[in-house]
Amino acid sequence: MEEGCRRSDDYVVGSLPTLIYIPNFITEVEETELLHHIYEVSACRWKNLKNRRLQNWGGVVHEKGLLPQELPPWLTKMTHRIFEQTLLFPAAINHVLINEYLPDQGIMPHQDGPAYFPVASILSLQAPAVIDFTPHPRLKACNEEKSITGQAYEVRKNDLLNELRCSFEDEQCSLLLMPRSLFIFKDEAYSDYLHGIEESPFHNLGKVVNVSELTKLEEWKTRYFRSIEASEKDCFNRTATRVSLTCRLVPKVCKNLFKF
Ligand SMILES: O=C(O)CCC(=O)C(=O)O
Ligand SMILES: [Fe+2]
Repeated sequence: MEEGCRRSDDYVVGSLPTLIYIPNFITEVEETELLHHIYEVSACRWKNLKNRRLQNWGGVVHEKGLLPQELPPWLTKMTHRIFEQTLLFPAAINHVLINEYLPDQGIMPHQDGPAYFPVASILSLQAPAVIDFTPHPRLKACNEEKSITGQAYEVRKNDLLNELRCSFEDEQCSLLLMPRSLFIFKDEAYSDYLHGIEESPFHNLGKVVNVSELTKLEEWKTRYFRSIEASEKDCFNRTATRVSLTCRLVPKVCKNLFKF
């Protein structure tokens, strides 16, 4: 690996274009520093949602662009590193959402808004979680329509629907996001898929594509929870709070509030 530059191609996982997973993107010391800054801010920085709480940094994102606010140095240290090492953003990252999830919290399947450059980078802290990718219903409906036209409509409809249901399940995939990793998704994964984290203390590992992380999960559980009992196959019992930093670029920045 070149000094100071990670070739993103070397970290592609799975077959869906394009999921990039970089383990140990930051050190344990850096993780502790980040958590310190995140929990040091005043309580009003947190916005409470039904299923998680979050901090918004970098300004207000509107459909038409960003009403900017400078990112603090403890965040630019990380966003510059992502920008410089991945070479996937055309300009410096200018927006960061910090999400905090209790062990039974998550984020509904969604797509990121149109204001963002279509590359999302997510730094994970403190506890693992599984992120799921499912084809966008728009894409699914379009496939069904294409397949269920023609004379054999009634006869073949049920067969085709079953087939499609199977292929839909085939197209789903997940990633195990370990603390200190950087996860990036772009291309079809960004434009044609929904991503979400199940709002449950149990996360399914059955469709995880970055399989080498599964052994690290066992090590992590032993290290932090002295958990020695064999875990359920294909299932991760979440017991700790996860924090993530979603770092993105809003290409259109409004310089003047009144011209917005
Ligand atoms: O916490 C995560 O890993 C996902 C966050 C996310 O999807 C978002 O902020 O849009
Ligand atoms: Fe998202």
